[in-house]
Amino acid sequence: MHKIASALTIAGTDPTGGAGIQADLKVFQEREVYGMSVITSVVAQNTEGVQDVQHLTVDFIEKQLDAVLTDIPPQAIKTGMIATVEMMELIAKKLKNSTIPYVIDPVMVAKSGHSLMDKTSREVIRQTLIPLATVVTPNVPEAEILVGFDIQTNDDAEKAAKLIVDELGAQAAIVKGGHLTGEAIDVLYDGNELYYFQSERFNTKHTHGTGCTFSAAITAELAKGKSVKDAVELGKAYITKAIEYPLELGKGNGPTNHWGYRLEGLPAQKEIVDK
Ligand SMILES: Nc1ncnc2c1ncn2[C@@H]1O[C@H](COP(=O)(O)OP(=O)(O)O)[C@@H](O)[C@H]1O
Ligand SMILES: Cc1ncc(COP(=O)(O)OP(=O)(O)O)c(N)n1
Repeated sequence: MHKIASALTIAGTDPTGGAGIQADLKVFQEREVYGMSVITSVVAQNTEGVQDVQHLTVDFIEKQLDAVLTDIPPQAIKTGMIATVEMMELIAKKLKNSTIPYVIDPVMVAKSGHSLMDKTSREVIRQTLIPLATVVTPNVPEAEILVGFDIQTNDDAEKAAKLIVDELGAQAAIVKGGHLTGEAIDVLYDGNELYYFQSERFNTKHTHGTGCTFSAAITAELAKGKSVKDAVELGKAYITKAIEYPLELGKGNGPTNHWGYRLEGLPAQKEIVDK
């Protein structure tokens, strides 16, 4: 029998496949975990932006969650677009006593500028979901909303990551540097140590879904039993290659390339090959 770890994404959709549930499932498949999904909102969007959003009812989201959790319990869970307070409260209720590693990508605004989380929910996520997180993966604008101060330097990112852990109660936080300038540096704090994950910044407009791809890759590695630090290291390698080798799809900001890493491998795979 073939044994495989499973991972669950709870998020919104992207019919062009670059972000949200569709991107997450592609990552899970690529990283060899069995992917499952619970849809929160159906989003009409493409590489040019978000055209419209329809939220599913909390009752129906609960039915989807129960269908998965009572049948195939995942080894890791991630949440992406959780737009309303009621959705957050439901997920908090379901995950409150869980020991399953839980990654929060606190999706608030798409790069096109369209809001994917209502204003009240931005406050409520701090109290309901963040304290349950194994790791939170905000970009700079999201981290600024969570911590309440501007982030312009790596020192600011360190302070933000520490505050999300020490004061908001997450086990770990990684503040992503995609929205800053210079090298693409992400700062992880795991409650004990600070770690920097650094790559060249590629001059490309094809960055739609980078946050979804990165957090899904971290989730996949946690599902396989990796530590947060190792999962982030592999996730960073995966997203870096996904940006470095763009697919050039769409009229706007195109999606990431889920086969990019196959061209050079990820760190752990390189080690295996070297041996
Ligand atoms: N142009 C780029 N070149 C290299 N890495 C990038 C680039 N843009 C974003 N990244 C990386 O992609 C990941 C996602 O970051 P970011 O784009 O900030 O997230 P989000 O999609 O949530 O805004 C991070 O690891 C970040 O450092
Ligand atoms: C359904 C859905 N979820 C999340 C996002 C935002 O994705 P992200 O990875 O932050 O990338 P951008 O879309 O902001 O480029 C989304 N667009 N849709």
